[in-house]
Amino acid sequence: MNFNWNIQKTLLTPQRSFQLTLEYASSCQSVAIFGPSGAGKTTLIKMIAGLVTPDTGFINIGDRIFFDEIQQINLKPQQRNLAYFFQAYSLFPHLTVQQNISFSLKRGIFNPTKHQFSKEVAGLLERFELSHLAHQYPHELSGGQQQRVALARALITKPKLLLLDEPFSMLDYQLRQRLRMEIKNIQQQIDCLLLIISHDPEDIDFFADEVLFLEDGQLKNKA
Ligand SMILES: Nc1ncnc2c1ncn2[C@@H]1O[C@H](COP(=O)(O)OP(=O)(O)OP(=O)(O)O)[C@@H](O)[C@H]1O
Repeated sequence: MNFNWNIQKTLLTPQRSFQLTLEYASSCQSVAIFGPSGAGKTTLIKMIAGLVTPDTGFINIGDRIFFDEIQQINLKPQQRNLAYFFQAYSLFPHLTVQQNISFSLKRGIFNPTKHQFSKEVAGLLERFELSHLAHQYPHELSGGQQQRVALARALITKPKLLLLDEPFSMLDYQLRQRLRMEIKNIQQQIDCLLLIISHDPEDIDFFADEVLFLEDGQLKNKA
């Protein structure tokens, strides 16, 4: 199974509690999740990313156990070999576009220098139509350009799982279409699984082998 989880989580605030009960197993490569606002989509993706810990259950992705309450396994986000691209992405303001994308390659050692160019970074800059902006800083970019830099940064590490939460929300129609194609090509090249949350039916049609509908913390149906 590529995707296999059975998890429960209760989110508590002083005013109310929200309960998620989620079960899914599939051998497909790409899954899309859609559902109304507040249904629990982002919480599910955060549990897969390791940013929120389920109360009970297990999460297996590919051939790896990410979380298992009984076996007391809970891999740290950085051990999960995934890239998580979400709505409130943030670029490093003091690094150029090229340095932002290279950053994860050099994690923990030094920031890449301004003129250090790897072949992979150059390739991603080109694919995401950012080559001409390589030496600009985030505050010099439009929202859509920043979004593309964040996507390139997510893919540079060749993750085994790509989590996309409304990835194209700031892009115009033409650019959305081109970037979908680029992401799909990269996905095939690096052979990674993909899970996407989107309200855009075109994203779902384009990417998903299977579609999950999430409502009020429950996976309601499967198409
Ligand atoms: N840290 C938290 N503590 C308590 N409740 C939370 C917490 N995070 C989210 N919730 C609640 O859990 C529910 C699910 O939130 P979540 O962000 O997963 O929904 P969503 O489906 O991603 O929504 P949207 O499409 O609007 O982004 C919401 O009712 C939200 O208020």
